[in-house]
Amino acid sequence: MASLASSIQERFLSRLAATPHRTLLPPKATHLSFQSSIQGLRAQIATERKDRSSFLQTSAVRHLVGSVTRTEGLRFAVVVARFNEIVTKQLLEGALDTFKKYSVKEEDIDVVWVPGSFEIGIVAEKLGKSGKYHAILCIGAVIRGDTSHYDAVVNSATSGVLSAGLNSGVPCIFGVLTCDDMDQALNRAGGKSGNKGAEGALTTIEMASLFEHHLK
Ligand SMILES: Nc1c(NC[C@H](O)[C@H](O)[C@H](O)CO)[nH]c(=O)[nH]c1=O
Ligand SMILES: CC(=O)[C@@H](O)COP(=O)(O)O
Repeated sequence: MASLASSIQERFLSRLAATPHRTLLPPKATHLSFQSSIQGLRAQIATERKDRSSFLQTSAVRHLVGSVTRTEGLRFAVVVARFNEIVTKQLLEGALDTFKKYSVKEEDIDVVWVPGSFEIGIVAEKLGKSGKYHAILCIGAVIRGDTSHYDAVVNSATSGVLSAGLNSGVPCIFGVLTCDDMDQALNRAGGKSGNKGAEGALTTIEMASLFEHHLK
C-alpha cells in the first residue's frame, strides 16, 4: 500500500517537474513535499481563476450592437413577392407597423413588389447598390406543393437574398416564409405564431443601425 502511494507520488512529482511553464513551482520541485506541491498547485489554480475573472471584469473589449431606437435618418426598402399575396400582404403590414412603432417615417420607406420569391434577390441587390437605403427587408411566402418546385424557389430566394447583401454591402434581411401549408403560413403572418414581417422589420432596423452607427 505504502509503495503504491509513493509510486503515485513519484509519478506526480516527475510530471510536475516536466511542466516548466505556467507553474508557480521552481523547476526542481522534487525537494518539496507532496503536500506543499498540492498547495502550490491550488494556489496556481486560484491565481489563474482570479486573473481570468478580473480579465472579464476589466476587459476593454467593445461590443458593437445596432440600436432599434436610433432610426433617425435611416432609409429602408421592402421587397415583397406577390405570390401568395394573402400571406405576404399581412407580412408587409406587420413590417410597416413595426417601422412606424420605431419612429421610421413613411417617406423613408419604399415598397417594391415582385411577382414571386424567386425574383426577390435580383431586385434587392439592385436596390442595395443604388446607395439609397441603409437596409432592405425581403418578404415572401413559399408554400410546398406536390413537386420539387418548392425547393427550387426556397433555395433561390434564400441564396438570392444572401447574395444581394454580400454583393451590395447593404444588409438584406430574409423575411421569406417557407411553409408546408397555408395554415403554417397564415399562423406566421399575424396568426397564432406572430408576424414574421414585424420580426423582420426589427432585424432590418437593428442591422441598418449597426452599419450606420458602428461599421462605417
Ligand atoms: N410557388 C411559389 C412561387 N413561385 C413563383 C416563383 O417565385 C417565380 O415567380 C416564378 O418561378 C417565375 O420566375 N413564388 C413564391 O413566392 N411562393 C411560392 O410558393
Ligand atoms: C412553390 C411551390 O411549391 C408551388 O407553388 C408549386 O406547386 P407544385 O409543386 O404542386 O407545382
